[in-house]
Amino acid sequence: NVTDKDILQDQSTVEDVVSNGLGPRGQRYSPLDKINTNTVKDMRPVWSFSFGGEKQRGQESQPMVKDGVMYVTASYSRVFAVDTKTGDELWQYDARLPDGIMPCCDVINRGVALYDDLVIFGTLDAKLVALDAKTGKVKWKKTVADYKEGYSITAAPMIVNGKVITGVSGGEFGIVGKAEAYDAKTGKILWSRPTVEGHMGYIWKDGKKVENGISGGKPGQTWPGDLWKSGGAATWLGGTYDPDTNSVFIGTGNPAPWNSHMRPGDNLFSSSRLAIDPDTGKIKWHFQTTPHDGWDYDGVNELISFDYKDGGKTVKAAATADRNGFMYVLNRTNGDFIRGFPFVDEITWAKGLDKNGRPIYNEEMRPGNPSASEDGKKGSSVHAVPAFLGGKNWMPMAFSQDTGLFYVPSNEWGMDIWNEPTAYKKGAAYLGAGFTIKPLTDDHIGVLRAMDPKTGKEVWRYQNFSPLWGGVLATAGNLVFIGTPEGYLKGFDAKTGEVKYQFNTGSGIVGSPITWEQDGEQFISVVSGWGGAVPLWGGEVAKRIKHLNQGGSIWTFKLPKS
Ligand SMILES: O=C(O)c1cc(C(=O)O)c2c(n1)C(=O)C(=O)c1cc(C(=O)O)[nH]c1-2
Ligand SMILES: [Ca+2]
Repeated sequence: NVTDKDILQDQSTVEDVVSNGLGPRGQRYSPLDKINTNTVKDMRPVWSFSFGGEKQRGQESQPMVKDGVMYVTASYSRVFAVDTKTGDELWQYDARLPDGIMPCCDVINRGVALYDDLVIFGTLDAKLVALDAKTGKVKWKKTVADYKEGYSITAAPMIVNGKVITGVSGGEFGIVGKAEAYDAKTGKILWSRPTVEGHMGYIWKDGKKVENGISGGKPGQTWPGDLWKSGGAATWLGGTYDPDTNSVFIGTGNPAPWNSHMRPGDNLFSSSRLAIDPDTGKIKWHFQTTPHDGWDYDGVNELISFDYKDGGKTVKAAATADRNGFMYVLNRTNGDFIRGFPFVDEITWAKGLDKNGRPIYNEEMRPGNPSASEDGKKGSSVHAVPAFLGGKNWMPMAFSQDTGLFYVPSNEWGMDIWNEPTAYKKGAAYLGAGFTIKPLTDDHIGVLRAMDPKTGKEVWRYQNFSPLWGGVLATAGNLVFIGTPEGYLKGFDAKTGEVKYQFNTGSGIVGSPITWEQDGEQFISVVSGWGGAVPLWGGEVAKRIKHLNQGGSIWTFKLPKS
């Protein structure tokens, strides 16, 4: 059974992985070092497990491991329990999804949460489902939001002090983003916090729903007219938790619609990081990376807590690498901007950041207003960099406690983007924009970067032909692992970037690797199965990599017994 303490200590208790991010802060760093720069060359796969069937779509899951069982999600809201030693299936759960689900970006899922004897995950029809960890039978099920309005859940839920906290997807359909907390054991709702200014939050006291303050104070401050009522800001990547400040950090996606001329103002709390009190759902502070977003630069990217020394003083910081191409280091106690810097080679939509971390816009890079065009149907097109799929998208970076560096999976691409008129209609796409993503070079799009959060300097890079779309793992073995769409699990020297290992898993990797120890041996697992947003939305990039094959399997590796 998984306890709150297990989750809080997940990073140091190497025999299991019971949180998404290998620890609540999401550092994706393991103190294990048996697999290291000297030994990794001998690492071998020990088993592979197929998710089977016709459902081979994008596999973005991070597996969890507890007491010799691996819990992993697969496309179409499926969960598998697998024996960590043999790869034998123990049980499988298939959510019966209705025909009308509307995920924007493939039928993916990013993983489960574990609590007590439960395996909890979110579905593409926007439900939370808790399964019995032993049998896979449903223990409780809750509807978080109405999928017919365009809501879905793709993120892994998180557990904080017995509560399961989830976000929602649907920013491309004009939903209203929110974070919600449920009692992990019973599924009873505890609080609901909308992430668009003007919407009421709620808390449930003794089963009674009580108003808990309007997000942002009141409607209409940073949105014109009624646009806040369908304002997007989906919390589609879930969050991280920092026990030091008792804050849940959740990012929010694009404001809806994409056509920014329809919504003059900053459009809070879209494209922001929010620090939320896990006990009440109150927003303690917010930091908006792209105010008045006009490029779909969703700011959902994970905010990772870390400490560093500045002239003998410990700084309680947190870092995030945004879809908009800038990386930010914030003071995690209050959200103050410490520093920011580009982590991609080219950014055209902004000239830089001001002293508060607000972008200095290149106004000619904002796609034009269709109302100002001759026929009112299409605004002027611009070539903006990064593309809307981001300098970095959902795929989580890692922080090494040994090197003090962040390992950022990033992509170099641009887009032609223009605006079109649109109006909100329940359950229909609400973009008001057209776009084509284009590569910037012939030989690479993906770049894994080692970034120094104190200086903003890139320490090393690895360039990949295809866009990188999977998460990163850093270990005390001086190794950094990432999977590629070409199918490789690759291991790098954390200090130099030298490739130390590679193995082709047979389909593109868009999942996040984990490591754990069992009977004194170190294991590494990663899910393989190409998909996600790139083949669907990638324009000319999608064409360039259309030869990549789909799949759906887990691969597990270890060193030979000497
Ligand atoms: O605004 C949203 O609600 C929303 C949700 C999701 C999602 O749930 O995966 C993505 C996006 N936006 C998005 O903009 C995006 O680029 C994206 C990529 C992916 C993916 O898993 O490959 N999901 C999403
Ligand atoms: Ca989005």
